[in-house]
Amino acid sequence: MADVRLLGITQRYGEEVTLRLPDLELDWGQQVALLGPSGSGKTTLLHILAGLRLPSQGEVWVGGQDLTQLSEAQRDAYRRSTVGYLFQDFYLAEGYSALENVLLGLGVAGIRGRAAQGRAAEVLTQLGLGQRLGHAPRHLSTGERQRVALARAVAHRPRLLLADEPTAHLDRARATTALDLLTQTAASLRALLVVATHDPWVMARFPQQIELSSPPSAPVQEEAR
Ligand SMILES: Nc1ncnc2c1ncn2[C@@H]1O[C@H](COP(=O)(O)OP(=O)(O)OP(=O)(O)O)[C@@H](O)[C@H]1O
Repeated sequence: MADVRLLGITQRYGEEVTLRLPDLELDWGQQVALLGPSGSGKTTLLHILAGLRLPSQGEVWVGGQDLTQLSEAQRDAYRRSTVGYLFQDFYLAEGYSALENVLLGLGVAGIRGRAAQGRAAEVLTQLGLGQRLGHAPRHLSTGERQRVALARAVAHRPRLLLADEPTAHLDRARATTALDLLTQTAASLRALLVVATHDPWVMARFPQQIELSSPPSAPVQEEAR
């Protein structure tokens, strides 16, 4: 049986939006692009896989447990131990250095003290930021900030690595580097990597793709008289 399965998922947002997501079967170690136009539900699907959101209906099986049947505390524990999430806007803590940002992430996963210090410095160094450990995010380039966010997402060695539009803020050269880092890091962790994108160029780099259909049409606005 597949390591990760989505079955019969729908997500309602208020009265207006009902998303029906395709059934999926994925395994640890797979790398897939998640495609679809704006509003088709890519971020929603990533949030459901991450345990950040419960679907309105359906089952979300990850490694033998159905996330929809877990308590909130159990889902928190799942997220901390199993999930690495690379947000589109990075969400780095501004008052903290690159190293401290990664330490904060490790702390959430329950890894603290000397072990955490060593792990954080090691991952940042592997990602080419060995000379930037003490820098605050505002003193880093966009590509460097993204690498700090990636280090924070992977330092606790998650099995499930989710990235939302990871190249949105980068030019082609930096986007190439970012995707290389993401895919190599996922491979070294034997993690399932799911990358949401609407960029055909990113999509073309992944042999496996999941395509979401167009979003429900927007309600027709009545013309003002
Ligand atoms: N918190 C929310 N409240 C109401 N509607 C929401 C909410 N989050 C998402 N939606 C709606 O659900 C649909 C899917 O949104 P989602 O962000 O998952 O799509 P997406 O494919 O990631 O879009 P994009 O490529 O623009 O980021 C959209 O119609 C969106 O407006």
